[in-house]
Amino acid sequence: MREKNLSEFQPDGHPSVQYGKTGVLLISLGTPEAPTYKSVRKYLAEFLSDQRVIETPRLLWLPILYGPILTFRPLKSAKAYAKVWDYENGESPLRGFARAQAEKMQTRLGESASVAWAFRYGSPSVADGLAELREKGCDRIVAFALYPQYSATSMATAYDKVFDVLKTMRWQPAVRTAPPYYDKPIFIEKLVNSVKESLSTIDWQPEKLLASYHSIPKSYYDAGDPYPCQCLKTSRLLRTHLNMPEETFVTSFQSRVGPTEWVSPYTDKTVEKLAAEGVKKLAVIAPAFSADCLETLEEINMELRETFLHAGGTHFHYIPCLNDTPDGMDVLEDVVRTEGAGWL
Ligand SMILES: C=CC1=C(C)c2cc3[nH]c(cc4nc(cc5[nH]c(cc1n2)c(C)c5CCC(=O)O)C(CCC(=O)O)=C4C)c(C)c3C=C
Ligand SMILES: [Fe+2]
Ligand SMILES: [Fe+2]
Repeated sequence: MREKNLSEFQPDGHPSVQYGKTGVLLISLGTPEAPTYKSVRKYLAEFLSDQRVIETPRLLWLPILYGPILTFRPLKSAKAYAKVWDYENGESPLRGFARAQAEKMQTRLGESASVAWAFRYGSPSVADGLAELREKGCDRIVAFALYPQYSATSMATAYDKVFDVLKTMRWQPAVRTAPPYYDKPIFIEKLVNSVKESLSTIDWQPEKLLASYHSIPKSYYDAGDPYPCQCLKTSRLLRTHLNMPEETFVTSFQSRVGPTEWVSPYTDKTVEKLAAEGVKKLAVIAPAFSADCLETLEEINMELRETFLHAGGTHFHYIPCLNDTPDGMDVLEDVVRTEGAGWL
């Protein structure tokens, strides 16, 4: 901190203010507080009320959301969360990784910055994270939404929230927002390492490597969201850096919600097709997620595994996300140091 505070220059009674420090705010999507109907309903209500996520006009959408969706989806989702919940620590996997990533980032940055973490939906909120950094005297903040690829539905809404909070502050910090890192050499290099390391733990050779990304509604892509193109570029770089022939590497999109068309090919249909074509041994990686979560641990490593084995596959291996591993932290630190240049 350049000065402890400004009180020596302030008249008596003026609120004490800290300044002069750099902060890093790591923002993840968010997750329920418990794997229960009530908690999941609260989480989904906030998530699915976001107009960056659901672009359907509000007058049409809110009756659907507060009718069938928030009645039935929490039942299904709470059951899925219960399957992957960390009961020992009383939290979802995403929450555990979000905290660990922030703690390790703080260790890596040392005195040069204060690190806080926040969720776009749920708690700790972006407002909580910014307040924590402001109280520590941070008047320069690097906001980093932890998504390798940009989508308005993920990254833009996280930064919208940051700016919504800034609007309420009398003395705003200066803020830089980190861009996506889907094609950064260090990201590709660490993904390549993770594939090699993870495959070295099994005693069979996959015939295909499937890269499965969270999907978005196709209409958002048609309207200009670049997310699917960035996913395809991550896939191409990963495949070429693994020296894999094109026919052994497959890209697909998962986690579609509702009856509208989403960006395809869909992951579940893709693995059924691969099995029908005679593929017996499959490895799956999820390069759209900076940390393992419901969508990887349950949807891929449980549901998709079952789909593949049921359709005739014999071997299925899930390659974990980079998470808070040293390689994963190298990627996140590289982004923070690049975007915080001159501030750290
Ligand atoms: C309905 C619209 C949704 C869009 C658009 C969407 C985009 C999107 N999501 C992620 C990352 C994650 N999503 C996660 C869970 C999740 N996603 C949706 C819906 C949309 N996502 C729902 C309803 C849920 C909740 C679970 C469920 O009911 O199915 C998660 C996991 C959270 C956890 O607690 O583990 C992540 C991470 C991205 C990257 C993205 C756009 C690119
Ligand atoms: Fe999602
Ligand atoms: Fe899902």
